[in-house]
Amino acid sequence: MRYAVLVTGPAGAGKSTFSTSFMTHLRMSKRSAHIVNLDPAATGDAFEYEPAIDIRDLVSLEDVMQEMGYGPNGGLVYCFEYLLQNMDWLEEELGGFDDDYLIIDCPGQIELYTHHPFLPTLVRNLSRMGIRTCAAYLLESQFMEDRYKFFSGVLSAMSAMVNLEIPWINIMSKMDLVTSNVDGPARNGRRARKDIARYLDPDPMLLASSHQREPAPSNPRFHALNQAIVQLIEDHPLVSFLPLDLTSTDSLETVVSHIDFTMQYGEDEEPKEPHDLDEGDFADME
Ligand SMILES: Nc1nc2c(ncn2[C@@H]2O[C@H](COP(=O)(O)OP(=O)(O)OP(=O)(O)O)[C@@H](O)[C@H]2O)c(=O)[nH]1
Ligand SMILES: [Mg+2]
Repeated sequence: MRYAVLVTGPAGAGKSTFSTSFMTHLRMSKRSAHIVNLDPAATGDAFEYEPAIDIRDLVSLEDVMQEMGYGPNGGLVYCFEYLLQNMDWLEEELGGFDDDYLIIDCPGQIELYTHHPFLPTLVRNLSRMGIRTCAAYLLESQFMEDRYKFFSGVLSAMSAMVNLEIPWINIMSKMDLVTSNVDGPARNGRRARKDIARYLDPDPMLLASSHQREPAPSNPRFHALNQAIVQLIEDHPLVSFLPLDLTSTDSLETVVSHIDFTMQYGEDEEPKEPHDLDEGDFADME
């Protein structure tokens, strides 16, 4: 069985850093893992490890900009279109990996997650190849410093989720940067922790409430929009975040085991039919 984790999320969310730590962690647990770089704009020294598969071997943003005269955004769109037309290249590259765990480091262009056909097509191809796939969507902890920014992050995570019909987990990255200044002054550590919980499991009332320092936005249409978003999140609580603090092995381990669980990793290894079990087997169990 082959597995792939799409590491997704907006620009600078920590996708490449997490991919590297994730791979190191799996290798230390004696699991074979590889990084696939799907970011055509990644710069040469972006990776601590050489990616096993690298889209830049097929097409790189730098070349596209130089040779085709595109700007950075048009250039990226061109790169994704090019990969879509050359999926056989990716299939061939992936063909070499058996029984492996692939960590696919995706680019940070938000358009890619909201309306471009690139990721849905990639996911279809992976599943056709029999690769079990899930996605991790990273949002960085700085989003928690501003309620409005945070909910725009929640909405983009939701929009990305409904676009990709695969198991999915959301991660609040860079938790090491979280001090007590989560949207508003914390009077003490307890208050801060309680506030963080309201973000990890988004409490729509954060948007509706006006207990904050800043004056409530005066535009009534803004208020109505917020009410609608509050209702949407209350009715469809699709998004909650697992905190990720890369300075803590425990935290990384927890995230990895959630990903394993989401993908049902290992479920197919040495399957045991119920009729194979007899009392001797139970005696061996711990
Ligand atoms: N404090 C802290 N900084 C981090 C962490 N993860 C990443 N960073 C920093 O955040 C910046 C972006 O990290 P990347 O891993 O390149 O993020 P990315 O999502 O791959 O970025 P793009 O590929 O450009 O979208 C870098 O300066 C990292 O050093 C983290 O867990 N804690
Ligand atoms: Mg990156």
